[in-house]
Amino acid sequence: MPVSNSQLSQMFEHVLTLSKVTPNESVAILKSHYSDQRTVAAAFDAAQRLGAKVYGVELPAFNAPKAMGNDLTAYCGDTPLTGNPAAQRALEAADLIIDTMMLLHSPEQEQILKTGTRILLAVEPPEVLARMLPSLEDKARVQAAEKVLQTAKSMHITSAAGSDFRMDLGQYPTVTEYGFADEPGRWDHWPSGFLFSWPNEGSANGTLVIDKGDILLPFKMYCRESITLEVENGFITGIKGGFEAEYLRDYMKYFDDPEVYGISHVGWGLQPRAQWTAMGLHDKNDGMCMDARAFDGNFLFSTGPNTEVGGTRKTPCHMDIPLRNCTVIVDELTVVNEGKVVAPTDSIG
Ligand SMILES: O=c1ccc(O)c[nH]1
Ligand SMILES: [Fe+2]
Repeated sequence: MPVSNSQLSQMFEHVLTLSKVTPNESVAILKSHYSDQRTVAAAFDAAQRLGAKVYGVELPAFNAPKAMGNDLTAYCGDTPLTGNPAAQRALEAADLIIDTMMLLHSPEQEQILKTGTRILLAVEPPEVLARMLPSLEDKARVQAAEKVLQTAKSMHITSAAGSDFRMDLGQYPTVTEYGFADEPGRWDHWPSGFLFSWPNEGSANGTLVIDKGDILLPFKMYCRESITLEVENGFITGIKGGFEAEYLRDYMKYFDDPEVYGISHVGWGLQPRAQWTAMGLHDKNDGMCMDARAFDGNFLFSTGPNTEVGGTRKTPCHMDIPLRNCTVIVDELTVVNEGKVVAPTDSIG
């Protein structure tokens, strides 16, 4: 359903208030020609209403020769900010950056966060922003789960479809996403509501079955047949199945980079207002489909880059693959049982 400009601006005021924007702070609106101009206008309006010093940083779009499609997560690493130190300094001067252009999975984002500047990504369509308007309850649920994941030493995923996938944890931090950037140096994404970490290098092993109905991003594809992934020492070594398996193999091979097969962030969804079905109601270019990454009880794994947490894999190909009906066991605790969040109690939506 369409969202009015006035509602969009009010929602930004709510999210910037949760992000602790105060009158003596500066807010930079990062944009490019492909930003949703209504989102840009609402962000400017709301930040001014909160009394902040607001400014815009506009960057010309960057098109990588090998990039395919318009999904902003399809090609990671190089962005319109890459190689533009003056623009980066202008952004580091802000207390909060509202990113309507997508810096995620870039080294520059990490450099900016290290200066204490916080970043809020907002690139989804207004209707999706409205349905998953963040709340302090979202933060509480995600932080309850964070307490479990941040000290975990292992994760084990099983499913009736045949997944049996294990990894060691602890080498990398836990990243939470609850929809607002309220701490210095924090990155967050409105909309969201999930958490993840990365397997210790070389420790992810086993089988992951992408079952019928599971989702392949950025393809925005619901699988009609299952795909079986064999994972050895942190890398996918086999992709078996029917048409979707062939499509996935062909797409990843196109990048001609062995690092695309590395396992990237792994975690689970905690957003009850995100829906598995939502992707089917949107065009592929509407946004990046955060419903798929955040729906309650998914097991979300991904492939490719790990620069976000200081890793060395800056490969551009990033697949986000949320699975339904999995059981996720962190150390000895079952946090998701056959697709249903069961622990910790205060993470249940
Ligand atoms: O919010 C996001 C979006 C994409 C991604 O890869 C991670 N988190
Ligand atoms: Fe991802």
